[in-house]
Amino acid sequence: MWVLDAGSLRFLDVNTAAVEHYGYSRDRFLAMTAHDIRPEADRAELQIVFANRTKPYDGERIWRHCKADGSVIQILPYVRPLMLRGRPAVLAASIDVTERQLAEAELRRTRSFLDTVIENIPAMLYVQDAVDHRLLLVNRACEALLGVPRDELIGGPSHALFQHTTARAVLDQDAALFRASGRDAIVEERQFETRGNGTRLLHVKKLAVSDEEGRPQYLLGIAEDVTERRAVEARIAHMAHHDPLTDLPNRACFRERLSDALERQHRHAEPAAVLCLDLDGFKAVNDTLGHAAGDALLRAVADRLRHCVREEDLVARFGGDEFAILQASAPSPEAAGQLAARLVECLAQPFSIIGQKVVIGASLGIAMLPGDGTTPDLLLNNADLALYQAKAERRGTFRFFEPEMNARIQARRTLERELREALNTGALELFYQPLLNLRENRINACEALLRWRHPERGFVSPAEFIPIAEETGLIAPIGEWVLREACREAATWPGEIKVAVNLSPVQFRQQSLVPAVVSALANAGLDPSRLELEITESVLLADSDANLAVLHRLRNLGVRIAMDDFGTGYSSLSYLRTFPFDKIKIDQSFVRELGVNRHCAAIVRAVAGLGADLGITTVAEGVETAAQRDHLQHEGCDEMQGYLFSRPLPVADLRQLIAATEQAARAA
Ligand SMILES: Nc1nc2c(ncn2[C@@H]2O[C@@H]3COP(=O)(O)O[C@H]4[C@@H](O)[C@H](n5cnc6c(=O)[nH]c(N)nc65)O[C@@H]4COP(=O)(O)O[C@H]3[C@H]2O)c(=O)[nH]1
Repeated sequence: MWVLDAGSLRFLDVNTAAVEHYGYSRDRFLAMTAHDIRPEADRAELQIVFANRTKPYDGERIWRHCKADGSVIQILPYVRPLMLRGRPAVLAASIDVTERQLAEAELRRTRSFLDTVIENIPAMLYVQDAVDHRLLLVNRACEALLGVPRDELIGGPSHALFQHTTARAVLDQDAALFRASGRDAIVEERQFETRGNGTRLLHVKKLAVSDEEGRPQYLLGIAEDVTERRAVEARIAHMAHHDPLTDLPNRACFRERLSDALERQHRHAEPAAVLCLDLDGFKAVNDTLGHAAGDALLRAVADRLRHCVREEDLVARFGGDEFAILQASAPSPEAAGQLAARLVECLAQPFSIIGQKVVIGASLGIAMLPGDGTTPDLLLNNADLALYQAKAERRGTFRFFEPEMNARIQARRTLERELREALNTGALELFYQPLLNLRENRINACEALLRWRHPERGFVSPAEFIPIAEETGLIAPIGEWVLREACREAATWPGEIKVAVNLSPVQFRQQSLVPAVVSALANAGLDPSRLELEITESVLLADSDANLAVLHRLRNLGVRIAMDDFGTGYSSLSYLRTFPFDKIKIDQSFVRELGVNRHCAAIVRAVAGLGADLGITTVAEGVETAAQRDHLQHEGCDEMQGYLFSRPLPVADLRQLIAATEQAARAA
């Protein structure tokens, strides 16, 4: 406390408390004015305040004072005018409020920090009164999401934001929260009609806040807009269970539904069927028309399948051209068979794909619940085995699973795997069987015959493994290998000896056949006229127009085309009109019966005559006896092939035989 001269503001007197608090000695005080204890910047203002002040001045504002040690304190002054020794003076009492000011500033900072946090929290945060449900606080996210300004929200009951029935439910829920106060928070997801953002899905967490006596005070809510997140999650879940190309359920989804069906079957004895379906001829569409067409075809197949089944059934795509159907209610195998027949029929109808007419087919395997398996995997496996069987027998058909299929098909699958390995490990070999010119006793050609040296079973007959290679598509790489190898070997033989190579009808479906022949000849440096390609009439039976075109392209290369197994088919003769064959190979079944069955002798005579008239070389296959040879020679057959002259031989033995035969022919 001090007394100042009202004019000069000089200290006229100070009390001990002021001396102690400020650190100036009494004398120092009395040598100073009120300006001197203020920071420079505040002095002008002091002048103005005092110049105008006549009334008492009670703590209207806070001033800064400097202590003797240089520190600045904040004070609240109480000022009274008085007369001292006849001069106007002021009595001033100052209260140091520095600490309080600091505390308040801290409080303000904390509050502003919290406000900033609440405002910027990326979730809706609101507080409502526990009793009348009026909103007391909402943050910016609330305003933005609800599309309602804060002024409209504050003071209004929170449930008014919901539609009537929802509002009732929300009120009941809040009441329940307060009854259970302090123990549980409510967490829920609720759809909310907003004014500005349409329907949103909110994830809400509500907490009850009570006073010290446990009386409900506030309800604190934090809500998050999970609309997009849930939509993305739903999309991901859909993708995890569906095939992206056809949008059909995928294998994982099918297995789950099959599991449910097994469960239902177990509880209520509801029979069902699993049908595995493979498309026939899909690969050819992909190879010839391209992948876009393949994709379009798969989508069209999916649509047809959807239309063929009932609503409670499930159609799935497992990948590639593999589909599966869960027939939810198949009261008997007949019902499953009827569905399978319907599916085969439906997929056999032509498709129109990128402006082209496309014909494919389908094969199916069926497993019944629960007889054919009590787990999804077993059922699928068994339906697959039945499918495998259906495809092996005849495409465009269906088969029911039978327990014996297991062993049979497993053995076949093992063979398939081993054949694949054989191709890669060099376990395939070519033997050659000579075709002897009956007039000159010289070797005209040698037929390349595949041999598989199996590590456990010894030689496996081509009659056993060629059909497997054809079914699995392995015939393509095997066939190309045979062509390369045979041409390479033939190039080492004396110039006039030809090599004959068997072609499977399946190779004709591959675009690569003609280029493979061209490259085999080029690599070996073999003249095309030294290569004979043997085909059976099945090549002309299936897809004859396309295959005929390939045959013509091959013949135009200069390669010779021979018809194998002549006489065993339905219309061998008519094929001679269809294509200008260079050679006819009379099937060994006719040769075997020469001298026994006069019909066979007549047929051999007719074919030999026909060949001579048409300028086509004739060969008799399977000649085992001298009598057969003589007979054939007599009938005018050009060549013979058979054990009588030579069995199929490994390369080295064949080379020796060629050398010996050439020598003998020259000597004769
Ligand atoms: N009983 C008897 N049989 C004789 C006689 N002379 C030859 N054979 C056999 O008759 C078959 C003639 O071949 P194919 O009719 O073209 O019939 C061939 C051919 O269709 C197929 N094949 C063999 N190699 C290939 C190949 O590289 N590619 C294709 N696509 N098929 C092949 O496998 C079939 C069977 O071949 P292989 O078991 O080598 O059987 C050969 C041969 O060993 C004989 O005097 N008596």
